[in-house]
Amino acid sequence: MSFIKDHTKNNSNVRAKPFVLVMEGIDYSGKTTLAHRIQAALTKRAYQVKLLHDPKGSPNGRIIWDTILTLKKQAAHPITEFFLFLAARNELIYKEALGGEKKTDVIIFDRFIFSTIAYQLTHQPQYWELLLSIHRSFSSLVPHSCIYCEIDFNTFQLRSQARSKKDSFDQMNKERFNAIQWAYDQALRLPFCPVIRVNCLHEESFASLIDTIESSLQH
Ligand SMILES: Nc1ncnc2c1ncn2[C@@H]1O[C@H](COP(=O)(O)OP(=O)(O)O)[C@@H](O)[C@H]1O
Ligand SMILES: Cc1cn([C@H]2C[C@H](O)[C@@H](COP(=O)(O)OP(=O)(O)O)O2)c(=O)[nH]c1=O
Repeated sequence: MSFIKDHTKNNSNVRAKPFVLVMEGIDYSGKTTLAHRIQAALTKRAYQVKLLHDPKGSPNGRIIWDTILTLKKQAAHPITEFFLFLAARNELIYKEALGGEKKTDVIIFDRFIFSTIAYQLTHQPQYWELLLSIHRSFSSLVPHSCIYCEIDFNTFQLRSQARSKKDSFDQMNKERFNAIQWAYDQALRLPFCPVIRVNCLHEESFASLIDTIESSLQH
């Protein structure tokens, strides 16, 4: 029986686990834009959808984010950043994702675990499996599906010039961009969840993306 059908048929207090969809990709790849479109499309199809930004999607997460930015200026070690991002994610999961009274069918995380691998553990693949194990054990929420937004360096530069961020985190030259992209490519091959790669979707492919997501929800 499908997960969604379970929800609609059963109005008891028992909450079935939500489907966890994560949006990943380098800065400016279009994650947030696409996440909002997916949320709107699924809401239109009568699903209850929560959209959460990692790391800033919870009050304590925003405090941790400010600390991360401060430490970044002090050239903190990537592993220090790694623990802080995990801490922010823990707040996001327990306070926002699992909190609240309303039933949730789908949680969309705008960035999640793969970002930590790509940005903090870029050159340290020996830690990747460990990170996944930590996630599996400390959180009941692991991704069921990942949408990876692709972007090339030229488009990245054009978009970043058009929209300079006040709290820009990663000073991204081409070398860093390639390293993060490489880490993402490797991380997305880990046996964690299915990955859908997208690149500047047209209306037609957006509709088929939503169909694919909906069919995943029902299995
Ligand atoms: N498919 C697209 N085609 C063209 N521009 C896009 C597309 N998706 C997003 N953008 C633009 O690129 C910039 C970054 O998008 P955003 O969704 O904020 O990316 P991210 O969340 O990955 O940083 C924004 O200015 C947005 O309007
Ligand atoms: C979740 C996460 C984000 N980050 C970085 C990636 C982004 O540069 C920054 C989030 O900043 P943000 O401005 O929200 O970027 P975006 O809109 O692209 O998500 O934090 C990590 O380095 N590790 C992580 O685990």
